[in-house]
Amino acid sequence: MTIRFTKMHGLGNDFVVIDGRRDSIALDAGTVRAIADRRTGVGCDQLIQLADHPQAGSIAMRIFNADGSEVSACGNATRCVPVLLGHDVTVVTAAGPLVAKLSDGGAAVDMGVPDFTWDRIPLAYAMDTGSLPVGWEMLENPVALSVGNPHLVFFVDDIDAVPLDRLGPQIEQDPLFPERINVNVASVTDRRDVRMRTWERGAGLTRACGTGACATFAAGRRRGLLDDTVRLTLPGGDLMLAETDGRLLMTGAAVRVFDGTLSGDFHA
Ligand SMILES: N[C@H](CCC[C@H](N)C(=O)O)C(=O)O
Repeated sequence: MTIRFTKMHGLGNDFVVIDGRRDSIALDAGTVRAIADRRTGVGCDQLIQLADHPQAGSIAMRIFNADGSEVSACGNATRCVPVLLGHDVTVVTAAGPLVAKLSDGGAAVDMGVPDFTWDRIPLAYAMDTGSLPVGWEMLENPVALSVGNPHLVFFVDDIDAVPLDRLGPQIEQDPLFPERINVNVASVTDRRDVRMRTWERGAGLTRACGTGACATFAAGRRRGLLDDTVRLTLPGGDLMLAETDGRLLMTGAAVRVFDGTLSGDFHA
């Protein structure tokens, strides 16, 4: 089997993108893990598979984390799609259609309306999602929400003082989160500037998480901490987030790195 792919990234959150309209490949968890492996495979945080969509001007996108799990949203990858295609496009994932428009050096994506409803995040039982009465060491009372995928947002004084490599997986796997969860820590510098880091469900510490930035912005808005236009600084760079009529507009870089081919069979 020979599969063509394109390596891309959004602020260092990197992807192997396979255009299923050219090369068909059945992506089971083992094959995804083999391709995503940074020692023995190509290496990526997520594997992205594009496919035809019946709606004019749309393209379907499947998202697989490096651990092989398939998920419903990926903000940074959504910005990569118009850059790869060279034109604006509606990207349809399991979470729904997202309008993605080319913007200098990347793209702007309407990420829709955040959902704070406990059983749609989901949580294992009803809670005040604006401030969960839970904690893991110095991380307490997070906001829980879905932006097409589940996120927890902890506001802290110093994100660099948080042992996210240790607490991230503990929280990700907690039984309170039946589908696991992405874990974000954020420090609000002022009402228009936030610094953040993310432990991603199924991928671990990444240089950036687009949906994490959206979730952090929406959580900060809910807590009354942020204005309606904010710069979020992630380890890999900055994203601009704006809220209009309750919808989240995310703008940031997306880069095409190289094209390659995969050949042979995957013994994962
Ligand atoms: N790890 C995430 C998917 C990728 C999200 C991130 N790469 C982004 O840019 O939004 C999840 O399991 O929901």
